[in-house]
Amino acid sequence: MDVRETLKDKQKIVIKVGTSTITHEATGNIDLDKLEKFVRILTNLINKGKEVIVVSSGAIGIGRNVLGMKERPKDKATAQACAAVGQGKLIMIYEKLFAEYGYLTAQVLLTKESIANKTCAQHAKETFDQLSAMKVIPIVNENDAISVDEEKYGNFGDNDTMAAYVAALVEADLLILMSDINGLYTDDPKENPNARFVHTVSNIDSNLVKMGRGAKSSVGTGGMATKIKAAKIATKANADMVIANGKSIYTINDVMAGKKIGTLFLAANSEYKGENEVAPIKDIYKKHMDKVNKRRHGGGEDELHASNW
Ligand SMILES: Nc1ncnc2c1ncn2[C@@H]1O[C@H](COP(=O)(O)OP(=O)(O)O)[C@@H](O)[C@H]1O
Ligand SMILES: N[C@@H](CCC(=O)OP(=O)(O)O)C(=O)O
Repeated sequence: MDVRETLKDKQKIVIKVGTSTITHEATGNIDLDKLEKFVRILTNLINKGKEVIVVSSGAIGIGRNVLGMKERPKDKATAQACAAVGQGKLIMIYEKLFAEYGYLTAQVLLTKESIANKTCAQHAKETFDQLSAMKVIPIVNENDAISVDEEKYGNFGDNDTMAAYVAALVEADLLILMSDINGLYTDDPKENPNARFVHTVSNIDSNLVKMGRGAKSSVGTGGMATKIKAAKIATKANADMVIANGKSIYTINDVMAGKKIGTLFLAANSEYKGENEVAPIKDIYKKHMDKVNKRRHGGGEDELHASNW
């Protein structure tokens, strides 16, 4: 069986949406149409018998937007205040949309301590388990109103790694990170036009870690660096992880249908592990590099690959 087919059978799924996925790029306002579709897609997964846990970013972005701020807040207190305003709005909308389909939601706000401190983590797990038993959908975010740069434990700062910790805590079998890009490339394609798409990752080695660079958008936090970190956490906890493009939220259905879309990181215990699968080098670039290699060393394919990695 093709490894992607196995995604159809995943039962407990953590889905993280970034600020860029749920807001309009031009205005920073909530993209209601997208959120409505997102909730319908999740409801449909639940109706199929799956369990979903939502990790939603957006508190700071939405808060800053309704407060009329043009720039990302630079100081801690303002960021925290924006989060406090935005989180309320965000949860209100999720609650309303899920209620339309007869589902209850629960707001779960975590801090780094919730995971790093064993007792707190146990309490958090009990909450998730109980919500699951009650068929209530958790909508999770970092408690940014109090945890921005929290001193003792630090803060997550990005929801990618937090979502991975949540996936590990609830023993999910799949984590999906919806991003503003198709998945992982060998380099940030916004900077390097020759970056190649990475379809499947079996081993998160040092080469792969080097590929993940920071965020370039005005709303995104973390970029691919935090997603690779998240992949390490999730796969170690035996969950597969997919990074996919949230531009069309229906991509979630494609992932769940087993289509070869996004980047799939295989769980540590996956029987499908092999070589990392990277898209072939672009034709024009390949021809150019062939010429360069030949001129320089009379070399071929091997050097071409080495130089690109
Ligand atoms: N190797 C890479 N492959 C793909 N994207 C990368 C890579 N390195 C850095 N990035 C950047 O990461 C961004 C996605 O992360 P981020 O801005 O945090 O958005 P989001 O929260 O929507 O996921 C991409 O738009 C891209 O600019
Ligand atoms: N917890 C923050 C989001 C942090 C974060 O990772 O943002 P993003 O890169 O948009 O997923 C918030 O709700 O604004």
